[in-house]
Amino acid sequence: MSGDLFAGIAAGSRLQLGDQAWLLHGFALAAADALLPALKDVIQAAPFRHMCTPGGRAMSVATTSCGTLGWVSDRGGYRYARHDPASGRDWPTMPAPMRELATAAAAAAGFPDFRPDACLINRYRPGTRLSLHQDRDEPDLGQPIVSVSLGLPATFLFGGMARSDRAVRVPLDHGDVVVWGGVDRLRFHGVLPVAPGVHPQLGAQRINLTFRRAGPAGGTTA
Ligand SMILES: O=C(O)CCC(=O)C(=O)O
Ligand SMILES: [Fe+2]
Repeated sequence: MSGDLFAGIAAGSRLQLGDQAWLLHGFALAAADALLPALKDVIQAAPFRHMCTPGGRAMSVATTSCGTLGWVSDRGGYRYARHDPASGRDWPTMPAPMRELATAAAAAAGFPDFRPDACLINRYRPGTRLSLHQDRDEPDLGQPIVSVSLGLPATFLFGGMARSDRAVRVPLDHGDVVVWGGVDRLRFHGVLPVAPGVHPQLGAQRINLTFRRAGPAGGTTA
């Protein structure tokens, strides 16, 4: 694949990004009325913060989590933790509208058994980017990643199994969902700097939700 993918695809359409990777255009729009208030409650209970990379630098993406496990980064590395290090308390429960959206999107992309126990919430202000990386901190790589875009648009980079592989540019709008799993689970991916703008519902930011199965394979917690 080469160049920019066609941006004008209709809501409800889907674009195959790999053998087991899909862009589900507008898939989250129908759930947005339930999703946004639920997300607001989560962010109130566990506010965004700029975590420190293992190298000691503050991340430009602000993060928080909900679910049984939350993603954390500090001098000790990247991992999932049961407690929010900022408060010492459990992460907020994953609200049903969020969990249901994630399982429905996974099923639509060919992963009917997805049971997310963690949702990493990223906030991108204009200018913020996320460099190419693999999501590989999850023990059960048989479960997909479900990524929901809200707010300002962005360009998602979807690469190959090696960092140096060519990445396709995928334009993402409010309500778009990307799902990757199976043979595509370890594809490198990232986000180009978010362009300045103001989204009618979310203001000058892009919020991305990535739903993951972060506990051990075959576990039952949700
Ligand atoms: O913001 C996105 O679209 C991707 C986020 C991501 O890759 C991550 O949080 O690991
Ligand atoms: Fe990622």
